[in-house]
Amino acid sequence: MPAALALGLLVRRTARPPSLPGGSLAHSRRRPLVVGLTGGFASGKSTVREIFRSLGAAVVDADAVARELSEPQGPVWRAVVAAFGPDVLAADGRLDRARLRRRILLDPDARRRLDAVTHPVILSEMRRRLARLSRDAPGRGAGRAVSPAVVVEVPLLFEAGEAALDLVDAVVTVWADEPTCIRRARERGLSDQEAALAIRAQWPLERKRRLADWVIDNSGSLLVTRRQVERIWRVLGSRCASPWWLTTSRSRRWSSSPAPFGRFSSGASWWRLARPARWWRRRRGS
Ligand SMILES: CC(C)(COP(=O)(O)OP(=O)(O)OC[C@H]1O[C@@H](n2cnc3c(N)ncnc32)[C@H](O)[C@@H]1O)[C@@H](O)C(=O)NCCC(=O)NCCS
Ligand SMILES: Nc1ncnc2c1ncn2[C@@H]1O[C@H](COP(=O)(O)OP(=O)(O)OP(=O)(O)O)[C@@H](O)[C@H]1O
Repeated sequence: MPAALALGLLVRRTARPPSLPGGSLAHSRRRPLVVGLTGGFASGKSTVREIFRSLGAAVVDADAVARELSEPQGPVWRAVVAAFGPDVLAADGRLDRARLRRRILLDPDARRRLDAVTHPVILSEMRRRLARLSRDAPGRGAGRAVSPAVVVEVPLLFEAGEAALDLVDAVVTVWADEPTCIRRARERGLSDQEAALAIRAQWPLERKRRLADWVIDNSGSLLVTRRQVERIWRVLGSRCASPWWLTTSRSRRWSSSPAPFGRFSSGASWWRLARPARWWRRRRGS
């Protein structure tokens, strides 16, 4: 082996990864990869999350965390009541979710206010849960591979900005064409108008698609979607087994061009999954 290569490998194996902005995640050099799962309204994020789960991924769901913290007297409940007053409460003291949803869909200022008070609380809880998962990763410290990845479903991953993007190493965007999203929302009991408003309340899905590391096209059958998820899961598994993965962190890997539509951006080059911090900032501003 040429001396320069040997030295390079030695440095990679011994270098302490720079700390991650997420702070508490940084303690484990062998932490699992954190994959952010996002997409548009009713594009199929939860469906894809459940496929990842069935393949063995640990999953964290920001909507579920938000709901837990929205229980009466919970931190999100308190923040929302402080920002909007008791009008947003139902007779039983719980948040009237349907009323709040209509309000934020019709009023962008109210939506910004809601996001401003809820996102920091939700993200800090997500950070805590990810740190716990990282600590509890099976096989850690025993010279074995850790579980390949934790999949975190964050519908507003890009909208929430750097604080949310800092939690993840790579992004999967779930895409479906707008008529399909509206039809699926209708099947869940939403009016077309409400679905269209919910879609407009988020970044255009096209933009989320452009900025993703991987795009899952969920406009077809569940089987076709499952195949795409399986391919990503296989790449994550092989990536995790690599010594490179054990010693590198996001800020040491190089960036690549955005994902082409409907297929892997990274193929066998799994180290292209993650981006330097500056790249994330450019992403945020684009
Ligand atoms: C507005 C609320 C009460 C509506 O509750 P509801 O039960 O009707 O919907 P649910 O929580 O299941 O959300 C469904 C979908 O709505 C969309 N959505 C939710 N909040 C927002 C928002 N602030 N802006 C745009 N879209 C949103 C997302 O696509 C989400 O997946 C609820 O979503 C909420 O408390 N939102 C604030 C917390 C938040 O931002 N959660 C997302 C975490 S990234
Ligand atoms: N490939 C598919 N074929 C048929 N139905 C699907 C497919 N993917 C998702 N669905 C259905 O479409 C609806 C929306 O999917 P899902 O709940 O996964 O979307 P979501 O992006 O998580 O939604 P939200 O934005 O509300 O959180 C669900 O009823 C789901 O069962």
